Amino acid sequence: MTRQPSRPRPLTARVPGSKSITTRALLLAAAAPGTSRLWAPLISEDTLAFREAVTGLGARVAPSPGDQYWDVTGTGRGPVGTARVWCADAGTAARFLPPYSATGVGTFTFDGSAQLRARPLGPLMRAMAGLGAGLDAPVPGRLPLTVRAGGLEGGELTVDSSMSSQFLSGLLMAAPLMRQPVRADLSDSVSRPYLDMTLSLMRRFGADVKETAGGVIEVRPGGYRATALVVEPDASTASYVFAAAAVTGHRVTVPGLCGRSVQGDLRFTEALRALGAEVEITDSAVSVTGTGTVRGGFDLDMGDISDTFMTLAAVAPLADAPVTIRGVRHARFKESDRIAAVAQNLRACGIRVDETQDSVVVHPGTPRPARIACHRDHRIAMAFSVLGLAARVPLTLDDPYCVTKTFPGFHGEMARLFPDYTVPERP
Ligand SMILES: O=C(O)C1=C[C@@H](OP(=O)(O)O)[C@@H](O)[C@H](O)C1
Ligand SMILES: C=C(OP(=O)(O)O)C(=O)O
Repeated sequence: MTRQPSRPRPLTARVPGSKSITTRALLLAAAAPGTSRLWAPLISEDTLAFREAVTGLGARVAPSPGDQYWDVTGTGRGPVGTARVWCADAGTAARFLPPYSATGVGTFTFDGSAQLRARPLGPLMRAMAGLGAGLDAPVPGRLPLTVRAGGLEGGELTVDSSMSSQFLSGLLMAAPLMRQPVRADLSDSVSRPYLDMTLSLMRRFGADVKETAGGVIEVRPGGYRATALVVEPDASTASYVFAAAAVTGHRVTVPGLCGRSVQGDLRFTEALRALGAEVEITDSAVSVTGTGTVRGGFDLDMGDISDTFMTLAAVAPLADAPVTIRGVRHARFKESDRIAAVAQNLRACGIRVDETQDSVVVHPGTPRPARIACHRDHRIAMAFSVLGLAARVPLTLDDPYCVTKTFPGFHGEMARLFPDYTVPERP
């Protein structure tokens, strides 16, 4: 299919900071003695909830005017006292903060929105109980969760990581505050690049992390050191503007992303290349240029980068042959059942989709106007916004501002880059 614009324009996108780096850095800074400076943190619902949460657990966060940086003063240990922690919709808060709190002394209760309450927490609770944490959850395996903290022992970590890597990330980040070394085999986890990001940031904050010959990770006690960190733009968020470039034929550059990124979702560029786009990755930026041809007929395992599978699925109807996306079963346990949500919305646009437990096949077609059910899932809203722009078809999002979870300025930025983009009305 040819969609080359009459005048391809070079565009520079302003993509906000990485959610995953911002939340990890907040936790690691809260656990380190002294003040860490986080440059260019993401300002969004998830990260503001996380910031509020670490404040409730004893850290001090001083934002600079305009939020160019946050100074986070940590305690150098687990939290002490009593706190009620509101995780809002943030999976990272619900999975990272309870293990950290268990390394302290006191009683800490975690709760979140109805959406977050519905998401799995059981494997994390079982692993924490195995390390000696006192836990109380009225609904087994779900929020709300009360942690009766008195420190964690450490030792061998066994965690079912088939639904989420976040359980292991939370436990690993708590490990330097445990009494004994922690050993963990990460090989069975989904979303493995997020564990590598966790280990990389732990090292950055001074943790003693070693990988043994068999690939087992060993984390020794010793805590963290305060540091300064520049938060990269969010690679998952960048997928929307890159996909828009690939299918509209423009060139979009995101400064600040680079080949050395700790974000696995930069591998979305593989999907863009498969679609026929040109991708250029330098030391200071990533650029994607649509070539006028949107190719299909490929099959991609997106298990490691599942936050970006909806971006590919949403633009896949514009390709010249079916696109198969595999390995994304764990995407059923996120803000929505994302496989079901993608299939439902593409079908509403008149597109044929075949769905299995862990895959979708999207067939070529011309989308028709439709109402998109966002399921309060920011990524469904953003992915289908790109389809509406690229196919020049009115797609009405039922909840356009659920994008504030990770990118409050999404619609404004899309309209700045692509003048044809229609900004949805505020409710
Ligand atoms: O550790 C993280 O920051 C994340 C891990 C991933 O979750 P899963 O491990 O549940 O796939 C990803 O979907 C989420 O947006 C952020
Ligand atoms: C899965 C996501 O978020 P969470 O951190 O709530 O798991 C996401 O941002 O796509």
